[in-house]
Amino acid sequence: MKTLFKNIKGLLQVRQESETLIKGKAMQDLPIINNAWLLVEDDIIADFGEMQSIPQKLERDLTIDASGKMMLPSWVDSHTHLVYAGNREQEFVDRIKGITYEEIAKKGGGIVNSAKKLQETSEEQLYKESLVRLEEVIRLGTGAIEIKSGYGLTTEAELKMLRVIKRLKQAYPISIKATFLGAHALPPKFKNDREGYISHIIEDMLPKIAEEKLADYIDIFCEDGYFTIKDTERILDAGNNYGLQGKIHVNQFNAIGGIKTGVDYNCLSVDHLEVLTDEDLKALKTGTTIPVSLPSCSLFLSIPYTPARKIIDADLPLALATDYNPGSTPSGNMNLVLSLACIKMNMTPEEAINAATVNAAHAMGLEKTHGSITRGKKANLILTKKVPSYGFLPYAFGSNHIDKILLGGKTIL
Ligand SMILES: N=CN[C@@H](CCC(=O)O)C(=O)O
Ligand SMILES: [Zn+2]
Repeated sequence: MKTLFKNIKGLLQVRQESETLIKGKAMQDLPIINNAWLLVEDDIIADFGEMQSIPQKLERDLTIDASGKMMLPSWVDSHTHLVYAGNREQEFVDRIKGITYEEIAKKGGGIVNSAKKLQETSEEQLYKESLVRLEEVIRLGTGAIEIKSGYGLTTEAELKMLRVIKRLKQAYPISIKATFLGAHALPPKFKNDREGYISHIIEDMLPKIAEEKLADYIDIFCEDGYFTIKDTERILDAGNNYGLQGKIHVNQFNAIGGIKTGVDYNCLSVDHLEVLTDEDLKALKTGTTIPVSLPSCSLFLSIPYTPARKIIDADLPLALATDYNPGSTPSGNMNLVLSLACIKMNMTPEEAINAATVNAAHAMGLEKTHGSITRGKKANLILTKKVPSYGFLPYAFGSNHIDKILLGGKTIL
């Protein structure tokens, strides 16, 4: 099946080859072809160019006129917890009334609250609740997504979450990577035995997860009151033994050295970074670990935003993701993330789009197939409604600018 899109007002993020990470000043550059055509063949971007040089005889089954519309690669969301049970609306109201996220967690709410709900939910029910959210983010333009476990906190419940992620992978055309986050919080049973819980993760959970090949990456919440640097090292070492690279939660509330650990262990990404010291920045400069910012978490929890300018101005790359989860970010909307990055983190539209496409694809190991308009890459595409410019996408926040979604070359919307 060949589909031709013609008269595209702007074809964004056009790269000749799979790009390396985009860093520093280069993030200002968003390659675009104005008045373009693009040919999708089966599930692949086959060819594209300027309308004035469109081949005379271009074989196709379908032609779509995209006059006035922009086309760009689908968003890549490299950090989510989309599989969860129920919600935490009550904690939302508690926070409105003045109780902090940390206080709620200390009282047995937070992650442990979600874990209790999930343990009591059947795999079938969990699958049904999760697919609603997955379908929603697909409609919002996400074409690749990482999903973590971490609301199970028992072997059985962690396996249940990862099996649900596997079922979603099989059932939907969106590209999915799974991350094992057993070390998300201490379950009540191990309240006074953090090391015992880490051993449980390493000795009981990990071998089973590896045997069923349920995870692509490993994660830990490295934070005061959750897991220490030493725990992080143990988890990352154990993950490495099973070939699982780290993508870790660090510096959400405190800088305890997790970024340096992540870089030293060659993690693929270090995520959150709402708090960032000069030492953290220096550590990032010594390796290839990708910093990932989650601005809708900052919005929802009223905590600082990742200092994006500091990171980009230090000639580093930055990726953006949603962190979709029931406690700190009940939203999987990458369009909102884009707007927040511009409005709250002083990123330009070009930087934000690079961070949500090419760099985000790197942050989930999909840079060869996703994140840019490149011949041979997967035809996961967004066609916008008629808009005056690409800057209008983050500028006119809260509106839905999407006309069509393509996943694997097929029109989904
Ligand atoms: N910080 C750790 N984990 C999630 C939130 C977990 C929750 O509150 O349920 C996050 O990335 O924000
Ligand atoms: Zn998270």
